[in-house]
Amino acid sequence: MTDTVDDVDLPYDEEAASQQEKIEALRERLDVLEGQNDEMRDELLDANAENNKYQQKLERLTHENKKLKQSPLFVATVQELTDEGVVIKQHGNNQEALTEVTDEMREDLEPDARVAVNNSLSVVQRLDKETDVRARVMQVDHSPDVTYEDIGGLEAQMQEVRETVEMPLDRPEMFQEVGIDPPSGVLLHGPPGTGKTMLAKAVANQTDATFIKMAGSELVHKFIGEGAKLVRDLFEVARENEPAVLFIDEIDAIASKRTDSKTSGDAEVQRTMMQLLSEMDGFEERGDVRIIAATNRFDMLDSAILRPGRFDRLIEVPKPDHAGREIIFKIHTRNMNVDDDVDFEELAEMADDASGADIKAICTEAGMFAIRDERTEIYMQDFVDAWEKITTETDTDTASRAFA
Ligand SMILES: Nc1ncnc2c1ncn2[C@@H]1O[C@H](COP(=O)(O)OP(=O)(O)OP(=O)(O)O)[C@@H](O)[C@H]1O
Repeated sequence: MTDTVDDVDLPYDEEAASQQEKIEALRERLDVLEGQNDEMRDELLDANAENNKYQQKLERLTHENKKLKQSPLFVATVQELTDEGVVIKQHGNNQEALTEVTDEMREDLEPDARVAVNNSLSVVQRLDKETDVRARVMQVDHSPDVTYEDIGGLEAQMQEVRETVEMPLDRPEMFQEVGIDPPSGVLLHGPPGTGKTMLAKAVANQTDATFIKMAGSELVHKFIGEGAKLVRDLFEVARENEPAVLFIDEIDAIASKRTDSKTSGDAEVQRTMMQLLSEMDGFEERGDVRIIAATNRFDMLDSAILRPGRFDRLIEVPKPDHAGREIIFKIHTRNMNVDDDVDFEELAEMADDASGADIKAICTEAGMFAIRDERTEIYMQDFVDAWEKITTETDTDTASRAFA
């Protein structure tokens, strides 16, 4: 009979024991790793689920966004929050409607809140309060501090603005006696920073009128009726503050030539412009309100705005010529401690093609150079350095010309 392996009394094998220990250790390690693997798999599953949720949300939002871009939005006021949904009242037609909103949206709403609703009367977004919008877009200045002496190089333009805006406010009887209507609106056009706003402010100052400014771009809203309502408000505020100079900057934003596109946004811009025209046509009720508009894009304007009785006085406000630049340098250095070596004629020559706003910036920057140098007096070289700094910073035509 042969011995079985079990029966054999084998000598203690150290190598085999250590192998066994290694296997145990590896098994334990494997267990740990498997545990970690399970945990990580769970985490991965969770992350995937989360990712899916976000993906779905993204798709929903993208879809909603697309829908929003397509459908026009109307403004409504929340009347009541009920268990069935939210009762809203549409502006314009005053119709009430019950609409459902998401829980998130509901939390954001309360009675009297202004909301934008789409065609199917779903609440799309909560809007700022009307008064907040007005405060943001309308600048009312009861005593602007710009005077005619602060404006350089625009004598002819100043003269024309005075005749057309100041005279009807100061001496309305002259127009009555002569039997003509004063010009309705004045349109200032020219490059940026040439003094258009200053002219409007100076005329308001001179006539003790309230200066009311609004930018055309602020009137362009994506909500139906918002722009037109703001135009009505604008004229109302002006009438409440008579005499007033109403300054509409960037008028091209609402009075550009009609384009062929038929998007709801364009239609809304058109409505805003129609409202502006109708306010201007209602001349009788406008009383002591003079209207000045400004644009850098005269070529873009719709001819409807330039018809007689509207903005029929067109005043070009160009960049200053050599003499104008010299005067503007003198104006902006009036309160500066400039050295005798500063040659204004030479500065005007140097700052070829600069606007009034550029010149103001050069003067401030020259002052900064002196301060950096711990000086209280400003030298000619400071102006030269300032001009160089400004032209290199603003990578414009001006810059390329200066270094040509
Ligand atoms: N003719 C000027 N005389 C003196 N300062 C000027 C003149 N033009 C511009 N400035 C300076 O530039 C600043 C900006 O000018 P203003 O706002 O009147 O320009 P604008 O023509 O209305 O510009 P925009 O078209 O960009 O609104 C003024 O506050 C003033 O410091």
